[in-house]
Amino acid sequence: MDASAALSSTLFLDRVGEVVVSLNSCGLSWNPTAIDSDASSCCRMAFQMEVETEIKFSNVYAVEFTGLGSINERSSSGRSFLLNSNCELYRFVVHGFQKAKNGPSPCVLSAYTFGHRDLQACQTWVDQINACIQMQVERPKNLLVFVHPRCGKGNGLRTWQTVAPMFSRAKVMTKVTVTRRAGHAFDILKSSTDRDLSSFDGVVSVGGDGLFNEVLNGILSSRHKAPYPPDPTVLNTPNNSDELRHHVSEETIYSRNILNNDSDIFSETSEKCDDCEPLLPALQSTESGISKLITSEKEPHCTDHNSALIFPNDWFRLGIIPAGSTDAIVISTTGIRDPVTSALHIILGRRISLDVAQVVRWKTTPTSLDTPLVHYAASFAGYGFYGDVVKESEKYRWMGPSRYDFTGTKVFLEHRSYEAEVGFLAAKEDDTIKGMPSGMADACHSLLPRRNLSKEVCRIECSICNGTTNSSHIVTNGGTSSPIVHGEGVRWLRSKGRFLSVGAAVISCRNERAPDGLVADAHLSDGFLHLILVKDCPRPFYLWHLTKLTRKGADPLDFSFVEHHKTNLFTFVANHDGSVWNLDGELLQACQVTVRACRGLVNLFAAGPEV
Ligand SMILES: Nc1ncnc2c1ncn2[C@@H]1O[C@H](COP(=O)(O)OP(=O)(O)OP(=O)(O)O)[C@@H](O)[C@H]1O
Repeated sequence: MDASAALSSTLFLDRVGEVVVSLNSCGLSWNPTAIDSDASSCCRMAFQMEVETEIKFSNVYAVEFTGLGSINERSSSGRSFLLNSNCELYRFVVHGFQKAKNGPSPCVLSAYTFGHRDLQACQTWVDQINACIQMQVERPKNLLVFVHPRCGKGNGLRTWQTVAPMFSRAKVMTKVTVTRRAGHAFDILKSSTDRDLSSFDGVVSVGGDGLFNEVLNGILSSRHKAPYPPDPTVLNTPNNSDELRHHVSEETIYSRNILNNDSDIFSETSEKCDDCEPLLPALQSTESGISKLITSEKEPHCTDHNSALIFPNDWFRLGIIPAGSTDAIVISTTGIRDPVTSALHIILGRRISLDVAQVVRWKTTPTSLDTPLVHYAASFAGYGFYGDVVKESEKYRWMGPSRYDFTGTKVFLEHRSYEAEVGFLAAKEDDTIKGMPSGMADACHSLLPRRNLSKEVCRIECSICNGTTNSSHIVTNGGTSSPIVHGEGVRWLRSKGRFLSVGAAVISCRNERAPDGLVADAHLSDGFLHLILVKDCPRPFYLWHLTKLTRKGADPLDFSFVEHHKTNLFTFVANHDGSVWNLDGELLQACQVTVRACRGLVNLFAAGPEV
């Protein structure tokens, strides 16, 4: 039978009574037979106001046959629901959800139990509804699930037990691993063969941002086939064309394409001004690489479950069911921190693409001889204050999530700043570029708020992330997607000095403490990082900046001691190992890194932020 063919018959609806149920391509609707035949339109309206009378298939996540049992009827006289339980019928349950139309709100589960005397009739309804919901092909069938039992307040397992029945009802198979230690999920994913992983439609983490970061790294570490971006010495050293030639990779070619759009390539923002022009001729010598790059753009992503699993990948998605201390990734990608809502996004097969920051560590300490190490971050990469808070908080894990308040205060009072040099590609017209190094000689008045920018916030079906507004990208070989600014021109800028923190937000990083996040107008998939440089400043001003983070509508970046740059590539060099990097809450000791945005590198089971 055609799945979308209309079907109509008389059934019993639990707590209502006999109803005429109709099915069409959009969903199910029903009306009581009593009201249909003899009630006034007034009576019908009253009924419709009291009782739901339809559900769309997009709001149905499962249908289940539940066998013989009783169905309760509604009192024929009163408006209240009297449960006159009585007859035994064959029953099926349509599981759906309801959601407030506006604003971020959790999904509330609903269930409609229908009954019929005839088993076959009941089975036909179940098959028909199932066929309709299966037509939504993006729904996953098989998922790998990692549960962090000790995340947040130790609720990881309970959170999974709350939502697990939803997956069974929806006939989504789950292979569940309860992690036994940090790194457990990473090890499993990294050592899994592509063939093993390809038998799943995605990986779900039940935990906080830290577990998700582990999953992300476990999946990407051997499957994101991209050459390293250039190291800081290459990008920051002028007149160094030989070195540049040596280091040129497909990824730097994309930089060349950016640079070719503008003759005014590099400008200097620090106290010292160098002429960096030799980068251009060096990169021009790589024509063969470019053609390879452009060819690979047309190659399809992996959709065959038996072939190599490479990223970006249209079909394989990651999911998060929030149970952690902060859950910034879930809040920034769905607008709400609710395990049931996130489980529904996964079951219904929602999809958004997500930028990922690739962090290459060149040096752990100034004197170490390292081989480059690659890490990935989905939400944030930060040094200084952000690294120190996480490092310190490890000692107070027993305090639970409140350890961040305690260590945040402690680190704030210590007021440590770090000498460093940051270099970055910046869009020429980027009006967020501000606060160029003014040094500590700044008069106090220049520390005051000074910008008034209109912000285009990322939402569901965001035109910027979908590429219909303002931004575009090219795909490099190996299926690597990289951001690029077309036609706008880009400069290589540098900022050198003492920083309280250096941070790069991939997404807004909204959380319950910071309702607008660190960067309210960051987008999930525009190919940019928001580089936030907080220069050394008097403690009260830093406190003012931190306080603004906690207030909705306040702009925490609106200070002259805060530089905010939209970029897709930056480098960081410190000649000390005073602080550490914080990548999605995970620690990385590094004094030399290159960080770049990989546009849409992974897909997430989510619909985008409701704000
Ligand atoms: N079973 C486990 N025991 C201890 N640590 C684990 C376990 N499973 C995962 N981890 C690690 O715990 C860290 C924190 O995980 P997660 O972010 O999910 O929870 P959280 O409560 O939000 O913690 P945090 O706020 O510190 O990030 C991560 O580094 C993760 O790798």
